[in-house]
Amino acid sequence: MISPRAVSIENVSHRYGKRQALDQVSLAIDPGEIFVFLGPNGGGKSTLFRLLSTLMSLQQGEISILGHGVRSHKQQVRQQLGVVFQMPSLDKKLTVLENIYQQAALYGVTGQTLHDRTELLLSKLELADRRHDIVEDLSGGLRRRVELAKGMLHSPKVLLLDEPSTGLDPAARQAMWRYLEFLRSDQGVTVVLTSHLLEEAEKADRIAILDQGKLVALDTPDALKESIGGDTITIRTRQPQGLIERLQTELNLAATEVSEFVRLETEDGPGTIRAIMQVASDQVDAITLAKPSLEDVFIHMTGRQFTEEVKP
Ligand SMILES: Nc1ncnc2c1ncn2[C@@H]1O[C@H](COP(=O)(O)OP(=O)(O)OP(=O)(O)O)[C@@H](O)[C@H]1O
Repeated sequence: MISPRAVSIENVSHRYGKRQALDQVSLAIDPGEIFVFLGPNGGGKSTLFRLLSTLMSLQQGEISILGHGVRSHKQQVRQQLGVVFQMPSLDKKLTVLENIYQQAALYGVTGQTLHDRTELLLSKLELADRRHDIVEDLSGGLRRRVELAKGMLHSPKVLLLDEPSTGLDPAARQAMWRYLEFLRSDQGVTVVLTSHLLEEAEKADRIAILDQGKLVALDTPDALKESIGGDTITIRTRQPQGLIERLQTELNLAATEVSEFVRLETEDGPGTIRAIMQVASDQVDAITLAKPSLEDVFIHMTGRQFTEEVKP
């Protein structure tokens, strides 16, 4: 028997009134992958997250988690899923352990199983000596770890995390990623997270880029960067459109304006820079050469910078 995909999303669309938040999104995630939904604000990540976590009903399309459809088998789906929402779900007046026990009661985890899982989670998340601390006395990073412990308590096969790095300092972020990698390698957990941080997406096995509700790219970070190939040249100039026309007519180079910079992709970065400087040095204030980044992938796919506001 072929084992089911961890997550399967088929032709999912979602509207809030007239606003199309997701538009015909289809993709599948394999068991044991660390998968990031990357996108700028408003891209549709949270909407997809709410649909995956069964918090919101599907309007159009199908989603299944380990072979269970979210429409028809909501309970089975919820048993397979651990969910860590952006909004804190902890009771701040209770201790770490009391918060974990609340979750245990919700999922019916008791006795020796509860004891063993709690100890493993506290130790792996480096919370063992914090178990009796009141949550409101903990730092943001420690609280997020308690959220993770709650989400993993019923040993879900798929862990969903909505923007888990928000508000964490770099050390706390690294600790969280160590734990996610442990979950994947030690327990085969599929980890699916949303992020608007390009550097975070670099750590994923695969990335889906969502922009204005559409899936614009889907692959490993390296393959995405290689797909646009060669080098990226960025030019600071006072006359972007004038320079773009000149590069086209004199060098047959196709450049675009992105956030007041002129940008182009080329196979031969140093050679292209020499050619540009020979014909248009008077219009160039600064010129830089770089290997493509995920930001370049986004620009390549959408014509906009990752951080640029989308006009409604
Ligand atoms: N409850 C809602 N009612 C109306 N429009 C909504 C609602 N939630 C989201 N939207 C709109 O749907 C689109 C997708 O939003 P969504 O929150 O899914 O994006 P996102 O990628 O998660 O962005 P962010 O990082 O800002 O949360 C946006 O245009 C947003 O304004």
